[in-house]
Amino acid sequence: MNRQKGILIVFEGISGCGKSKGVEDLYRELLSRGVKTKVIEWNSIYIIRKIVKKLHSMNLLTSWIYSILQWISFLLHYFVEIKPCLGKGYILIADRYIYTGLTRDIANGVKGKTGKRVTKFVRKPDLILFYDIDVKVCYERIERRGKILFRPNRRVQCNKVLKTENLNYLEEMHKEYLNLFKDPELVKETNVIYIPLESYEVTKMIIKNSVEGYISEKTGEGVKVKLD
Ligand SMILES: Cc1cn([C@H]2C[C@H](O)[C@@H](COP(=O)(O)OP(=O)(O)O)O2)c(=O)[nH]c1=O
Repeated sequence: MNRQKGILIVFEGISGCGKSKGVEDLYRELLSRGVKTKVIEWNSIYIIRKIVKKLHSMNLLTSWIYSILQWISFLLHYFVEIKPCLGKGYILIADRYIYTGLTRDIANGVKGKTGKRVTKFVRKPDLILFYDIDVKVCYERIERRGKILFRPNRRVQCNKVLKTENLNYLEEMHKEYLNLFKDPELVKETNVIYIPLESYEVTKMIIKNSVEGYISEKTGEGVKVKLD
């Protein structure tokens, strides 16, 4: 068990797997129970997002530049918000964390060590809720939602190619997540909960039971988490 202050609960998984919904439900529930809680999002530093957008529009955003920028953005966020909040005893719910950067780097063909170095010294999550869901289901949801998958350094000519490329990209990310969470070194101070493709009710049940169990184990106080 992680004995450090605060509790860091991380939601991970490819786009369209349902993280945002899980994050929102858990946040609302903890808040309504008077728990000091906050949601944090990956890549939330505005200025870095602007730089990425600008470079992308100028066709200058290589996978390597994107990788460096995403880790700078993460570190800024880490020191400005994540670390201080945990120090104050908050329960932080993270919509993506370092594992997103690590899997993205691999899927984008970046072999640098930046991600690994960052991983070594930042706070490990108490719990990782990983959505282990069929990639095609996620892809269909993304299409329905109408949100384009963002990828650096990619020029795709027609829809058919785009679809196959995006599906392959998501497959690659999902595969890398599975590899990461099998690495004993990486997950030795944390608990990985796999969320399978089930009904929404079952997903909520898994989140509720794992979060409730962990909080009471760590704090010695029962926090009843009701997600409905
Ligand atoms: C959880 C869930 C989401 N969705 C839809 C809602 C969203 O438009 C889309 C993606 O969900 P979302 O929670 O936004 O996923 P993520 O944050 O991982 O990208 O899928 C379903 O159709 N069924 C589900 O069971």
